[in-house]
Amino acid sequence: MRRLQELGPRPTATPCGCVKPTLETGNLLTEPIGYLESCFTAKNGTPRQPSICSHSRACLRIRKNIFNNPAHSLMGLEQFSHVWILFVFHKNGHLSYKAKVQPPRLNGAKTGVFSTRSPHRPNAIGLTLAKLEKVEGGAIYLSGIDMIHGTPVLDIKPYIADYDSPQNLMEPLGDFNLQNNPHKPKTVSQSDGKTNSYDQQQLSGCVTPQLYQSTKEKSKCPKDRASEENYLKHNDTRKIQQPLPKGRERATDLGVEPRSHQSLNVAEEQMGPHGLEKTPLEGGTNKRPVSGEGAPAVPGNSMEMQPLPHPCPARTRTTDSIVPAWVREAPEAPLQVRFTPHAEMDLWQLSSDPGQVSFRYFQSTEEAKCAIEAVLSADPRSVYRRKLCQDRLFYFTVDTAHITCWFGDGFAEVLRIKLAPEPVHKTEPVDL
Ligand SMILES: C[S@@+](CC[C@H](N)C(=O)[O-])C[C@H]1O[C@@H](n2cnc3c(N)ncnc32)[C@H](O)[C@@H]1O
Repeated sequence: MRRLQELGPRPTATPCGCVKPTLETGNLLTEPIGYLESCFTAKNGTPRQPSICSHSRACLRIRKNIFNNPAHSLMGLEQFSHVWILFVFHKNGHLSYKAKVQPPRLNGAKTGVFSTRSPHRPNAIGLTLAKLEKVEGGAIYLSGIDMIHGTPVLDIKPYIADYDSPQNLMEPLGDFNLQNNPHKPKTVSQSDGKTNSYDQQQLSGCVTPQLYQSTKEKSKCPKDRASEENYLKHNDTRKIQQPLPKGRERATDLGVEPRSHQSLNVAEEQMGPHGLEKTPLEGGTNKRPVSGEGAPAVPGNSMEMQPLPHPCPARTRTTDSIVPAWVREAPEAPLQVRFTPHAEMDLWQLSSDPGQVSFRYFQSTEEAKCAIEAVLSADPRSVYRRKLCQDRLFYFTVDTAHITCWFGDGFAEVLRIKLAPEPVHKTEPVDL
């Protein structure tokens, strides 16, 4: 077999010896779609993952030299609760990278760079799942971010749990044949006998038919589910209350015809091959048999039809994602965070003193306090600092607040909060 690098055109070299970017070879010339305005000014104190601080906020304006009318490119995005942000680790300081790195959770031990989220990788590209707060014209407002101010953003993609979370993928158990291929379930509509449920769903924008929904997340469409992944704390009813597009209202609309006597109850869809109730372990509750599989037929309908092959594998299970223990378990328990009375006073003064610059990203003093707590509770120090400079003061800036704190055994204490020397301005990004 030819190796992949032997296929296709080779990168073309310019007279200076540089490799010309060409799509085919993957030498992509990137052009940031915008530069992030973030509540974090520096790497120090910026959460290591977006899930650490749900109050962290940012704004991204699509640059006019990418799209004449940036708002057009964001059309429809407001229907999603979360988005993937692809960005450049522009403050890595250098372009070098190593095959093995020391992620903070490994406490100094090494692992392969591709098993980590290290910013130092062959292509310094970051990937963050952020909550989409709102879309306004050509700008999106995000929360739960881990990128610093000025981060060049390469792309935005909607988060779709059905595609992006293994918990929403179903695997066949036992025998599996082509007819039952869950990736292309062919069902015959009772109305026209031709409907391909998968294609219809592609068109309707709601791909996973109820037949394949996980037991955990039964009747919701992707956008409603996303918030349950990492952001259980958020309660964004705004989006859930939106009327569902026609195509996602009922399985019948998607071409997934319920067989006679079969409601769209997911419990029924997950029945065993004989339409029998699943064992409690399998999670089924409904006892009604399924037509064509031992159930009474509806007159003038299924009696005249050939029994259809069950469009999905008889028994399915959800795919759980697996992560190593070092990712799941932090080396230390979350730190307790406390504020000295002086620091408490500083914080209130920062936001309430007349004439003072208030927060630019946080919506209240409480939110600012929560964000500071979240950042510190996850221990933002590097392994080196944690081990060798335990007594040193730690500084970081979030929004307009410059925080001074120290760490003790199992806790972090905020000592002082003052106005950041260079407050983060929410400015129009300058197109370069
Ligand atoms: C561990 S990375 C993870 C980023 C992303 N969630 C990912 O998995 O690709 C997050 C850290 O990158 C650093 N960082 C954030 N934005 C950056 C930027 N623009 N350039 C360099 N480092 C950055 C911060 O120190 C932050 O704590």
